[in-house]
This record gives sequence, structure tokens and C-alpha cells, in this order.
Amino acid sequence: MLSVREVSKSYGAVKALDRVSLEVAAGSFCVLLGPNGAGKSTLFQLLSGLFVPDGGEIFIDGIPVRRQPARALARLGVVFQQQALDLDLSIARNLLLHADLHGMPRALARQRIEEGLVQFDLAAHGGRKVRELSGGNRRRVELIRAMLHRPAVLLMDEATVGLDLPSRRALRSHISHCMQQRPMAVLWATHWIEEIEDAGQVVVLHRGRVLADGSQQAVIAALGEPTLEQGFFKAAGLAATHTNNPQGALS
Ligand SMILES: Nc1ncnc2c1ncn2[C@@H]1O[C@H](COP(=O)(O)OP(=O)(O)OP(=O)(O)O)[C@@H](O)[C@H]1O
Repeated sequence: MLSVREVSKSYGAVKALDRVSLEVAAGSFCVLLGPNGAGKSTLFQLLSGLFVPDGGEIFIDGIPVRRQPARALARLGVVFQQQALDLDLSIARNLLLHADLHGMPRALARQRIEEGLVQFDLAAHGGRKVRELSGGNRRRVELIRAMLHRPAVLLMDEATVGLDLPSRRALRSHISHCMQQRPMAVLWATHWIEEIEDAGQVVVLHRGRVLADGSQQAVIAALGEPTLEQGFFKAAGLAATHTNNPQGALS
């Protein structure tokens, strides 16, 4: 379970996150929907311990990130927006490096890498340099890596950027498959409304604030429009109108 409680973060005068709260239960797939600049990346940087919030608390699997970062982050898997593999190392070497960082015994690491490569249709490619792979296959490697230490919470930060439709669908179906094997909490950040698909939970973030949170039906009802798309654009527009309102009319 992922729990974010009243988290705020500013960059100088820019308030990137303003008392953001959300929970994603084990076994839930939550889409974090927000336009560019909504604060998604900032939230992910806080969740993954790269930055410390100005206020509020984050719990991963019940463990507070600020007070027990090593324990909390050991339960977290992340695929960042920017690709983060060593292009000149092989797939297997990249994965082993990650396993080492998590202190996994070599035999266990090799077994899980083998399983991951088979599951993601890369069994024949473990020795290939990452540089030689397509964008879609690099994402698959990053997902195998994020799952190696069997996290309780998986963060996907705009992980489909730059991928074609089949690769995006494949990535999503791989995650569904992983969730069937283990009840992880998944937080999938995107600014593409079509990626909501069958998400059980949607959180709408705009200018650092949560505008709506719940099932797709609940979010549509909260935004007050016939479709999520219409509601999202209306709410984003309204929020922009209210940005200068010191009372925070939409919060
Ligand atoms: N290092 C920084 N210094 C100053 N302002 C920043 C910094 N990083 C982000 N911001 C600002 O904080 C706000 C939230 O940005 P953030 O990157 O978290 O949003 P995002 O939803 O991830 O957007 P995108 O989809 O474009 O990546 C924006 O106004 C952005 O300009």
C-alpha cells in the first residue's frame, strides 16, 4: 500500500505540490492523471526519496520514507520518465547491477533475471547491449529491473512516452500480468487520458493539487461532466481560473 499524506513541495516561489494526499491499496492500479507541470514528476521524486517534502508524510508498505528511507525504498520499484539503463552494458549486466544495489544474493538474482527475461519475451537477448534495443524493449528491461526485488509499490512515471501504441499496450499488459502474480500497488503517471483504460482508481492532479480521486465513475461525478475527458479539461480550466484564489476554491 502507498500512502501520501498532506505532502507539499515548493521550488522557490513555485508550489509544485500543495497538501497532496492519496492512497493506493495493494492490488490496485491507480492512474495519476495530470497535464504538463501538474506536479507528477515532483511527486515521484518525493516518493522515490530523491527529494524530501517540505511538509507531510509518505508511507510505502506502512514504512515512513523520511524516517526509514532504506527500509521504505527497499519495497519500492520505479520506472522513471527518463530512461535510466547503462546503454553500453548488456541487459543481464544492467539487471545484475540493480540486484547488487538491493543486496540480493547472486543465485536469487540470476533466477529472477532469467524469469523476467522469459516473461517479457527477452530470453534470447540477455547478452545484448541495451543500446541495440528498441524503446519498447528498453522499457521492458526497466520493468524487469523495477520488479527484481519484488516491490510492494510500483511507480511508473510517464513510462510510455516515446512508445508506439503496441509497445504501450504490451507494457500495460505486462504490468497486469505482474499484478496477477503479486498484489502490488501501482501508481501510473500520465498526461494521456486514454491510458486510464481499466484503471480501478484515478487521481486527477492539476497545478499541484488533487482535483478528484476515486473510481472512474466517482471522478467523473466529482468533475461534473458526462465523460472523464470533458471533466478533466473543465476542471483544469477552472483550476487555472482559480489559481490566484488564495482560498484554493477547488481543494
Ligand atoms: N527543479 C525545478 N526548479 C524549479 N521549478 C521546478 C523544478 N521542477 C519542477 N518545477 C516546477 O514545478 C511544477 C511541477 O513540475 P513537474 O515536473 O513535477 O510536473 P509534471 O506533472 O511532472 O510535468 P511533466 O508532465 O511536464 O513532466 C511546474 O510548475 C514546474 O515548472
